[in-house]
Amino acid sequence: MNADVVTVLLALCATVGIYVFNVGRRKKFYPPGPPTVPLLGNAHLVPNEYAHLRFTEWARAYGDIYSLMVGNGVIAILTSHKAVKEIIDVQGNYTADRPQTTIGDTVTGGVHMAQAHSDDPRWSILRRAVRSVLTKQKCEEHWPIQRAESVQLMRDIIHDPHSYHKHVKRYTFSVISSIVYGARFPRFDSKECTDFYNMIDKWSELMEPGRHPPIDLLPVLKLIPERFALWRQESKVVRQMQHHLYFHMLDCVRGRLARSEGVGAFMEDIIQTQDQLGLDRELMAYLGGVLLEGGADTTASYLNSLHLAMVAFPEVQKKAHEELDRVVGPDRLPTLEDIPSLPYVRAIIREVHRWRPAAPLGLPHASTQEVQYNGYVLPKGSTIFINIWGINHDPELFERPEDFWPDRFMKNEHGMRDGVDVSAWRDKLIFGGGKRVCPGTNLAHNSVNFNTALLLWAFTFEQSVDPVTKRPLTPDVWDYTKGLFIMPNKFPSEIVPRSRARVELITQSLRDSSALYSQFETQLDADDKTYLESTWRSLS
Ligand code: HEM
Repeated sequence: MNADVVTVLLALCATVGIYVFNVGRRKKFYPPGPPTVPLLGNAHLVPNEYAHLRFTEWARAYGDIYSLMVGNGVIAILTSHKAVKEIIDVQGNYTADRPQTTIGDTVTGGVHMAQAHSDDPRWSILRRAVRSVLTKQKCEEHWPIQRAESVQLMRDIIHDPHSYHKHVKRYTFSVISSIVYGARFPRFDSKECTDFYNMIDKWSELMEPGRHPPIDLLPVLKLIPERFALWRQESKVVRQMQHHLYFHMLDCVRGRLARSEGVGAFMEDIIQTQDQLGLDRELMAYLGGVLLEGGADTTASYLNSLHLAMVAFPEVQKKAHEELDRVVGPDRLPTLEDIPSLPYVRAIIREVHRWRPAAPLGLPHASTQEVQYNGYVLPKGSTIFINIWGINHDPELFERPEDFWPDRFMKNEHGMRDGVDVSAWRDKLIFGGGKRVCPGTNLAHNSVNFNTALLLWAFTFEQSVDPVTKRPLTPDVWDYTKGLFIMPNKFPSEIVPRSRARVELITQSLRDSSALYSQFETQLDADDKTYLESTWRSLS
């Protein structure tokens, strides 16, 4: 029986189940919406009439939550900013849990912070540690690393524009790895970088909703022997990949400390205070791993969506170029301090986040107590998704919601239709909410702000031309990867430096950063060293 048929059957059972449940308990539960196939996954980006917006329509019929009952659990999809504020923020003490994930736990052994239960003391310890390295003040200390890596990103794009996707992934991985482990990686093909992205691809595939039978909702499915249970086999592979990489990264830091070659990286502090913090080797390894996972693909998703938007909507780029030429000019690189004087660039940033949020349904929360909203009740143990996509594309909030149209943010602060009640609105919706809100927002903002200004200052993004028909190749703005975190699939484009002088300025900035780079290059392998030698030779 295929997954879609299973889903329909489950949803039908759910409809009956919740009815009996409600009548039995004499409580006013959210009535279930119509079943959706596939349940949550795989349908993020089918235009308009599909998943997230359907959730929005159905939810509106019942007052802004779309809910359904599957097996013995309720899944609620919050589809208004008011519901998010009330349920995730105001009642955050009861909605900060994560749903049980047998597959996740099989991979990580329960030590992954983003999946940990809210009453697990290890979650609080890990979250405190993660927050300590990502405060606003700490991010100011990380800024030189971010800036230097952005300069390499520009240089990589000049050198090989058709590998933009890879350059961006290298950049995000290298930034977070430098901060956490004190180790940077100059090539996408650097072993740790490719190991990481190979693992992430497999990990995302494994966790994709709908890919495997719903074992958490129907625990009887766990009895299926391993040779027939693909999820068990795949979990083992991902576990090995994670262990290999995360323990290796940790051990390299230990080695450096033993040789008294510390560079002030986060993991050095953690290793030195391990006993005080109560962290064993595995928890430390996963603490680093969760930061790599949180920091790498999300920011890469933003930078790839920006690329797509600039190629698909050239009139937007033209306005940004005009603004950057007026405020920054051709004789210097933009800085973070320029951002307040660049309202149109800021509007582009907000529009990319609105148009293509990196995590369209956030990460699932779970309730540890009955939660009330709008006169209805969500039972204890409900799984709760924030429908970031649906809210960001709600036609009642946003005019022309499917269009990439930064000017909406020039018209008013939130980019919304006139007259919309914004009292419960939070601009940080794309970062989730409540006690689980993304701890990486400061680092992400610096990256996103600086790179947007720098990319648009340095380059023109253009459509490629079909070599046979000579027609421009318009990218498909719906062609995205599937899963909880999304990314545009590779598409043809040309990225052209805006002037020779700008290339010179980037090259000079790269040379100026050489001392900073070398601080973080003590663990490179022979291939990376050879690559760096030839790069510096070509620049001298
Ligand atoms: C544009 C960039 C980013 C976006 C859109 C983003 C989005 C999110 C979202 C939606 C969540 C789930 C929040 C919730 O459960 O309500 C999350 C959690 C998380 N993010 Fe981010 N994130 C970004 C960057 C980062 C960075 C740079 C880091 C760290 C270096 C990071 C680390 C984490 C961690 C550790 C969690 C799990 C928190 C927990 O479960 O307690 N994120 N992020």
